[in-house]
Amino acid sequence: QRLFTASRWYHKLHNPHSYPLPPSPPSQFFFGHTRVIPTRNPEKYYKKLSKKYNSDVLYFKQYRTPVIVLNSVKAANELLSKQGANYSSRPRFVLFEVMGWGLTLTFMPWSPLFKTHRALLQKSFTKSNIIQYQALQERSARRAILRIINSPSDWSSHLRSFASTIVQQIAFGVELSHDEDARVQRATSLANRVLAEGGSPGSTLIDNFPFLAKLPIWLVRSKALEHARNLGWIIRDLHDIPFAASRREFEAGTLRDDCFVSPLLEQFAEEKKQDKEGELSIPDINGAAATIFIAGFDTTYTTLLVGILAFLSHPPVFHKAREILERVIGTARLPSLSDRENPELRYLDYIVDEISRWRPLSPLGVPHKSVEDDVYDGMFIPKGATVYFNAWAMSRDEATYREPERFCPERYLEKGEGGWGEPVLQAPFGFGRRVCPGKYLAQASVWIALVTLIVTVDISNLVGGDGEEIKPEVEFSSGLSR
Ligand code: HEM
Repeated sequence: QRLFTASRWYHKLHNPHSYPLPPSPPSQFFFGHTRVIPTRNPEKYYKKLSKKYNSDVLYFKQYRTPVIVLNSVKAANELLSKQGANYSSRPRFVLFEVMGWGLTLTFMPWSPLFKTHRALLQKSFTKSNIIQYQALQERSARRAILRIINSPSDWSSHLRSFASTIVQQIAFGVELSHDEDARVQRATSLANRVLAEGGSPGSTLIDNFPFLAKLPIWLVRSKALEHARNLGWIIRDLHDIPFAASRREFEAGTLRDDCFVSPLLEQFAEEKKQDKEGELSIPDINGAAATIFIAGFDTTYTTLLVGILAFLSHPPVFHKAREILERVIGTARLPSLSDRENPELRYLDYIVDEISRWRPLSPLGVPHKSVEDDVYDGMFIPKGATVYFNAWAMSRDEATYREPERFCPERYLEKGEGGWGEPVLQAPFGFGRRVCPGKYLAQASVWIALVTLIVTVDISNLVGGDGEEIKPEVEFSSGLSR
């Protein structure tokens, strides 16, 4: 308690106008709030506390690091979007470094290298640039659904391979050999364990005391570190196997020139020929392509799983979607991504939006970091704070979303059209200069996969021997993504 008080005094000295810190619960000596914040579903705890203190901004201390949690869209927009220059860095993610992530945009602090990687990814996935991938998305969706029809019990692995094929092709542009493909498939099937079971990113003991990452497990006794060391091979395989194949095909002159790495390898080779040091090294190109692959496949796949769960728990939504599709498109052909432009099919887009609101994949997002001291709404936000946005609290804001637990795509329809006129929630894709660059691609993939499923297969719970439906038991993990 005394140390915590001392830290408040420290902030007071650095806080010329003596603004108070945002409200926070009592903390402990040395640990700060580390042992106060639950490791499972901290987003729910933050939401409750936000209500208790009647403040959408909360303050915590994780060991020595100040932590700010933004619980409303308004606060996240005011800070992360409008003050983007101050809130676009990232804390250090030591555990992810242990796993061997390469030069990955998602975890890069604000720097010239970040700007280069961000510009590269942002321009690759604009609304207009992703049109070129529509044929790949449609083909992959139809192939996945055919596989589901042929082996329905493996439906989830077919959806996973749908999601991974798209981003693997876009990033690396290669068909892998049988052996390489088997290794990548194995890594993708286990990747969720790495992404979902690591706890809130940047918040573990190891993230707060990086030197511990170098010590033996028997000394540190950290499950998170053990997990990062044991499962790091998954991340490394996802980086290295497809990139090695791209380079091999590039050397042989057979690499497709419409994939992400092709122009970059071309530029690198050109600069090397001229003995020039270019902007991007080989590890940069490898890291950027792997970022697309890894950030893209698990998120898209998990969104599809949540969509299936929503259909199982809200069957009228599934039936309404099929009825609309049959009325608007008919049954003589399969839907295509150009149908998305038809305003009569807006309900299908709202299903995709509602999936992200109903179960935000990263309930606390990927944390940002403040670069300078700031003041918001009369509260002091210290420099160097880890800033989480609580997408889960935003999705459950009852002033904005009526019956938030209900999966209800109609909520976004205008009131005049029989809807509730509620706004689509942007938070599941983040804020400001770190907002997800893959959002449009992901939504298009989810749309085509679900719409193709809706018109071709029935989705319902298994029926037990007693004639009753067996409801699936669903549990979400607490990590970078679910
Ligand atoms: C439904 C699927 C997806 C969801 C819910 C999602 C969500 C997110 C979130 C919450 C962030 C952090 C934003 C922030 O810090 O403010 C993020 C960042 C990112 N996403 Fe996505 N994402 C999805 C799909 C994709 C896809 C398909 C790609 C690749 C094409 C992608 C690439 C990235 C990258 C590279 C970043 C890091 C951006 C940065 O740090 O500057 N994401 N995503």
